[in-house]
Amino acid sequence: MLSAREQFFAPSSLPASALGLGIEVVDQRSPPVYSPTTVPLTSVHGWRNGGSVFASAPSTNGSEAHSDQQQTQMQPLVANKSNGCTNGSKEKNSDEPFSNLPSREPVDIEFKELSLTVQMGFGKGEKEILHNVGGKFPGSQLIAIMGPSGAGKSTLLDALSGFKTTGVDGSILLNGRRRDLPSFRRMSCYITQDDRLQPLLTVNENMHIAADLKLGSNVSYEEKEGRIEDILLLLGLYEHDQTMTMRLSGGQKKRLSIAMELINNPTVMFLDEPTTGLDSSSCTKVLELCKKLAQQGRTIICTIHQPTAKLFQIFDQVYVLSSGNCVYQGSTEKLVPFLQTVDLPCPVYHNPADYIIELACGEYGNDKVDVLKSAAENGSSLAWFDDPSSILRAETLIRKYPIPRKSKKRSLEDTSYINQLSVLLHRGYVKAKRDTTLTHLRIAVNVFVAIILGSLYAGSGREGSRVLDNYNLLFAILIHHSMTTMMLTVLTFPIEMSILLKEHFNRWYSLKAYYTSITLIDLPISVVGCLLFTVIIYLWSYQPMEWERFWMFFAMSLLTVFVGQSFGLMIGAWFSVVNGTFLAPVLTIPMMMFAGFGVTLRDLPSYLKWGSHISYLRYGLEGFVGAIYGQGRGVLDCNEAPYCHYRYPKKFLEEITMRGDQFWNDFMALCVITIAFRIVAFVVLKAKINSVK
Ligand SMILES: Nc1ncnc2c1ncn2[C@@H]1O[C@H](COP(=O)(O)OP(=O)(O)OP(=O)(O)O)[C@@H](O)[C@H]1O
Repeated sequence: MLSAREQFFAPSSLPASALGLGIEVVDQRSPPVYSPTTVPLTSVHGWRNGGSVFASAPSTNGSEAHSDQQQTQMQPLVANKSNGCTNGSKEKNSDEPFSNLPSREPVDIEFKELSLTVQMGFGKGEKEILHNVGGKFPGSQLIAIMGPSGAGKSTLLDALSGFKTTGVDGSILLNGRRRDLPSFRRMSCYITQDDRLQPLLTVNENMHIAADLKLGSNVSYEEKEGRIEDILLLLGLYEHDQTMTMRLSGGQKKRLSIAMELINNPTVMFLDEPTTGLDSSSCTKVLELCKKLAQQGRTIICTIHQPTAKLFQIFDQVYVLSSGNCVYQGSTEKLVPFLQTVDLPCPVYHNPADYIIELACGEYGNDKVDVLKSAAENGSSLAWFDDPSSILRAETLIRKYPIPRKSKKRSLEDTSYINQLSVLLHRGYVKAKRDTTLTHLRIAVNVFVAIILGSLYAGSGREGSRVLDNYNLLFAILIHHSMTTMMLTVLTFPIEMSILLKEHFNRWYSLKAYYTSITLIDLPISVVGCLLFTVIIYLWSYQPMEWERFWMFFAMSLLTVFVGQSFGLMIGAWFSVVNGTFLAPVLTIPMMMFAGFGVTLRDLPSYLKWGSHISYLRYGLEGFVGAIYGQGRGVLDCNEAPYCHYRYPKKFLEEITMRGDQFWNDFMALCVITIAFRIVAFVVLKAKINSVK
């Protein structure tokens, strides 16, 4: 028996067997859903046609009884619909799949003489990856960019989506007009091959974050909830809305990636290898979903390696690349006749998709590739489209579609900086609560190290005969604070970076908002971790029981944490995990050498004195020493040994050539270094984002 949802979405002509996990098989005979009466994106009724809001709580047992219950719940709403709550067109669409996503004006993408050149590195010259290819991707179609590995599929997708702009030559037209990249980016989205999702958030939370970032506070909570519900139902994810993203299957993750981008209803969707890593049934579901979205007026362009005959059929059009040249462009059905015309007939029982890839690989000789390239006119020929006469030329398209209104907004993001920041802070808070490494482990490590050091150096703070021990303890604390946070950031930030690149490109938020959020969200964790550590170690090692010194000690610890973290951010943003893990400790070693610990600042060779001015560990150590032995500290106890060399703290300070009254200078120096590192890390991040282009 079909569930209420399945019944609701199933077109009347569709056999029950064609349904799977909430994604319906397309009825190829049904007319396209796209209607020119575009429903405004901001209209609650426009988005939710009333039909899909029947969804009840996620199914837990999937029993028939439950389905019956759903059906009963659905009835009043369906009745509501006919009571005149929705307009006629919505009623007309109510039993068509995806009708509750507002339709959009289709966008024809055309590119001419497109080439893309990359720099190979210093002194190695450049390499042309795409060689003057042309092509036309009409609106409302699902288009596959196919080709052997290394043919340039992803590169073409990057160039068309605007993900890559450096080294791109040629023209890209949208509905006949030259592409205006900011406007294009406002109407398109890019779904990467690897699912860059927040693993610690549930499906529902991820969707809400996407909705809050893309729709802002002008759209009511109810409307956002409605859109989310509808999209999740349509993509077969409703039953998993409380599942943590990291626990989703590959196909579900892919669908969630699509769902999150559908929130603001893009007209053009680029998907890089959406079927990679999925089993055949999930591949079919994902592509059928794409097909439906295309039928609503969206232009959906996917790269795909080598589709099976079944998957190949789903596409409306294919664009085949071979070493950066186009060897076929046209409908899937016309591929076989095309091969026949160029005297390369597809063998019987051979999947045409496999055969064209074999040809493109040069398996039958490179001369065949040239034959195909010239027959396809390197992508300029429209002869193999389904109905070439219906393909509108640029001039017609210009006349048909008015000049798009130019947005007055300078920023690409849909919502304000304040909204982005508050949503990102909320997301960061939820992640931090669940993150066992960055939060729980970090606090646990602080407590653990404090206990170890405390038991090693118990009582060393008040004893004159153990001043050197205490000095070692201060240095160990300094290294703990700077290294743990630095390495944690170096190891975890590159993962965040890949999510940042995708979300930032899809205009979820600005880099400024992201950066401010990661700076602020970490503050409470750093403060709590540091405070716990300081309380344990300060008391256990019997440092002077004066509030002023305690807070000075805590301030130094916290600043060292901030510097270490900012340094880690700089390295993490610049380098990969492997390089960063190697470089971060290596770069810390000179900082230690110049800290004045092993070699006192007096004994540093004059030509290396500059090092002590840039070493943040020097300011940290001097600050700790100032907090504990400076500020006119009196005579130390001498209970554990008959002779106390450093009974008078002044003597110790003289010997290590540190002055006890430098605390505020050190404090200021660490503040300046933290800010400087943060600014550099921001600039590096910005450069990194730009370098991807
Ligand atoms: N930045 C770059 N520097 C040098 N070569 C590059 C660069 N980017 C891409 N290439 C090369 O361009 C060619 C096309 O790469 P692209 O990633 O577009 O191929 P693809 O068809 O998507 O391959 P696959 O299916 O294996 O992902 C490859 O030979 C690749 O090595």
